[in-house]
Amino acid sequence: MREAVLEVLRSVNDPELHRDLVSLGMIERIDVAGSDITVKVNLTTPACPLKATIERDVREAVMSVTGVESVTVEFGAQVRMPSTPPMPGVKNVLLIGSGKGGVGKSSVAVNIACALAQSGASVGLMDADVYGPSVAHMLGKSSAKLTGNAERKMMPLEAHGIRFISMANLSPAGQALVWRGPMLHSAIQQFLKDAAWGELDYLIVDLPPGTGDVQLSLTQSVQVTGAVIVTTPQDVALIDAARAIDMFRKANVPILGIIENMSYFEAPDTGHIYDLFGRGGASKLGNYPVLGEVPLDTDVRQDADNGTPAVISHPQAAASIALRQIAQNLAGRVSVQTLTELPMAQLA
Ligand SMILES: Nc1ncnc2c1ncn2[C@@H]1O[C@H](COP(=O)(O)OP(=O)(O)OP(=O)(O)O)[C@@H](O)[C@H]1O
Repeated sequence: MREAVLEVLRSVNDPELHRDLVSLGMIERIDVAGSDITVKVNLTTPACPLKATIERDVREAVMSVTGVESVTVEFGAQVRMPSTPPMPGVKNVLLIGSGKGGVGKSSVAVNIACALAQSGASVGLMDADVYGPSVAHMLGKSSAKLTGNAERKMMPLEAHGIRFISMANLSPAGQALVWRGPMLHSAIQQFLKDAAWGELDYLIVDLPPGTGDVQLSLTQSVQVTGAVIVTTPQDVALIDAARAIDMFRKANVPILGIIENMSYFEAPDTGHIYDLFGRGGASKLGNYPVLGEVPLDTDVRQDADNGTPAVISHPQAAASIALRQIAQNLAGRVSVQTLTELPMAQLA
């Protein structure tokens, strides 16, 4: 019976990876108790956007085996490593960039990091927006100070289930940083390599807006899995977003997708939807997946100011639902990116 079940599972494809679950090494266990079958599927991310589809397909396939009367599908998850791990213990480095400032890049980065952690992934967030570091404030830790461990490595701070490092926790509040390229480069190196990040499925990097020294430094110092571009739908933001995409393309960094923030506004009193900046603009940026659209929502702003991201304080707000879906779509894209570059043998 076990062999027959394994055989039918060879015909069930991961809908995003377009390969069967057996050759992808995703079938961890098959238990047979008479006519009752339990299949444990090891997903490529705990934030898998297609879990329900996989469960349905596995159930249908196994039920087609003669003699099977019931199927239980269990899930585990293990984020896979790209062929060249970016840093010891860190499986994926994901850059969050934007062309224009103020489009909500940091808000999106913080919420995505928390949403991935809520799904069970281990997540780090590095605030590389050295000129306007807002991550610590958005996580309610602006007055915390970074310390070193016994090996003289910087210890990331912790909040809402994620580890993070921000320049704001090094420099006194309200003071401007006046740094030249080489100093920025060495700060970025320290944040990346002299910090005790530990084991991470995803290290998310909140970049400064634009196409400057920090972006260059990062793409040259570490093997990144890919970049995400945050933009609003209006033309002035899209023009700058296109420049950011071009920069990543030239640096051979794959674009994992585009996030359209402040996409629309739903009036709380009437439910009327206003496309303030021209919803849908992100799709004009070319043939890149749009990971999702986040509405303008006062919860996103207030929760950021209060230090508890919206996906945690207002999980049912429309923006939070969109941000959670975006985090899942991103995790799915990361799995596709890492698995398509791996030969089959490494997948088992
Ligand atoms: N979807 C949203 N709804 C309401 N307010 C938002 C939304 N996204 C971001 N904001 C607010 O917009 C402002 C700018 O956001 P944020 O700091 O995240 O942008 P940014 O792109 O990281 O800016 P910069 O790159 O200049 O640092 C903040 O006050 C934030 O709370």
